This record gives sequence, C-alpha cells and structure tokens, in this order.
Amino acid sequence: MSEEELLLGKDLFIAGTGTSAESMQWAIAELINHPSVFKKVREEIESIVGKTRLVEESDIPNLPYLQAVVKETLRLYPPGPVTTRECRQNCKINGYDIPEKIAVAINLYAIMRDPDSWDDPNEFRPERFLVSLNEQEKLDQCQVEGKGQTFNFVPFGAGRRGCPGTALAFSMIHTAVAALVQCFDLKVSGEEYGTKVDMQPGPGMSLSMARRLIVSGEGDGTKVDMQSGPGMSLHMSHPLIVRPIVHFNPFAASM
Ligand code: HEM
Repeated sequence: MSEEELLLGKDLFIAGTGTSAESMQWAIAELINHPSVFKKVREEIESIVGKTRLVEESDIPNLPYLQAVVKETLRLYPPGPVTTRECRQNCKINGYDIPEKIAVAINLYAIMRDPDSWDDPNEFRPERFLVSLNEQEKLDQCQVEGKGQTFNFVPFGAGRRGCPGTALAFSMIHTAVAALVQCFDLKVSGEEYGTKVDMQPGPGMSLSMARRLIVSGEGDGTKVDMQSGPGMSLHMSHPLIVRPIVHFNPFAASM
C-alpha cells in the first residue's frame, strides 16, 4: 500500500468513526430524555420490521420517523460544528470585506440553531423533518449533494468539499440507533445523575457529549445528563451509565 493510500485510510478512519459514534450517543441520549419519541421510533420499527428479526439497513427507507430523529440529532449536535473555506478572490459577506486567500470559519452549529431558519431552534423536535416529499427532496439534495438552495441543514457541510461519507454515516447511524431502540429499554443509572438531562455541549472541535454514554447493567435512574465535555468535539463531560433492559432478543427470536 502506498503512503497516499495509507494517509487516505487514516483520514477516512479519523473523519468517519468518532463523528458517527458521537451522533449515535447524542441520538440515544435524546431518545432517553424523550420517552414519547423513543416509543414512536419503537412502534415504527415494530410496524415495519415486526418482532421476529433484527432491523436491517434495507428497512431504513421505510422508517421516516427514525430518519427524522437522526436528522434532528445532527441538526442539534453536528459532530463537525465548524468548517472552513479559503476565499479565491476579494469578496464581501454580510457587509464584511474578506480578502483573497483568507480562511473563513463557517459555524455549522450556529446555522442549524438559527432562529431565522428554525422554529424553537434549541428544541429536540424530530417532527420538523417530517415534511412533504417535495420539501424533503430539497433538503436531501442540499445535505447529500450540496445542491439546492436550503443551506440551513448542513451537518455534513456542502459543496464539492462537503463530507464524502454522508451516505455511509446516515446508514450506520440509522441502523445502530434503530437496533438499540428495537432491542433495549434504556434507563439512566444511579441517583447522582438526577432527573433532568443537561444537553449543553462541551468544549472542543468536535461536538461530543460531556458525559459519555456508557451502557451497564446497574442502576435505575431515568434521565441522562447531557452536559458535554471539553475539547473540539462535542462529547459528554463525565461518563453516563445507562441501564439496558432487553426488550427484543433477535437471537432468541430466530431460534
Ligand atoms: C455523522 C457523521 C459525519 C459528520 C457529521 C461529518 C461531517 C463532516 C463535515 C462537516 C465535513 C466538512 C465538510 C465541508 O467543509 O463542507 C466533513 C468532511 C469530511 N468527511 Fe465527514 N462526517 C461524518 C462522517 C464521515 C464518514 C463516515 C466519513 C468516511 C468514511 C467521512 C469522511 C470525511 C472526509 C474525508 C472529509 C473531508 C472532505 C474534503 O475535505 O474534501 N465523514 N465531514
């Protein structure tokens, strides 16, 4: 393998693993905090997949509410909250003069919480993505291809340097979150975590949770503390122990 190929592999690994894993954590944490949303996702999966097999990647197109949950998670907690571009020529943006060759930081996090574009921007409301097919196509075009005119949903950036892993990321996150919802009831463990989840993101370049979500067999709390931790990625500041209770065992079901 050449040095370029090794570097490409390293880039893809770095860009693709943490980002998707953080998104899964945020999604599961929000679902724990919103039992009615959790229930709706579970019901959707059970109505499409049934109770005899594990959800598969090919089921995802038939699970629009799950897709809305993942989009809403990426809107609120983009693992890459800032991207950059270099100006090819002198230009003016919002009244500011930007000289040629100057790097501009683009705050994707702020764009996706802009009250001019989103109603109640800080609320976790997956329903906002259950839009008509027409509007959906516009959104998807924007997020997947960087085309279209609606640049308010940009967790993967946009344009020719937009994230090349978008389809893979969606596929992994949808399938993992769906399987967790299908198989487990999840409860926060330990009284010290309290009952209210703090969804504040932590410092860092990537939007990771301040308290990492750890699944363990102990405890009986009810809410996730969503405080995020320090760093460039949005992560939780202290590990959060979540107690899984098996709801559906695909191995038992297929026997
Ligand atoms: C939830 C998951 C992910 C998110 C939110 C995400 C987000 C982003 C963002 C915001 C950018 C910058 C785009 C821009 O400047 O317009 C980017 C670039 C990139 N992403 Fe992702 N990404 C994710 C998963 C992945 C995966 C799974 C891969 C590959 C396996 C990947 C590979 C890359 C690469 C190689 C770039 C650099 C592209 C370039 O500079 O031309 N990402 N990603």
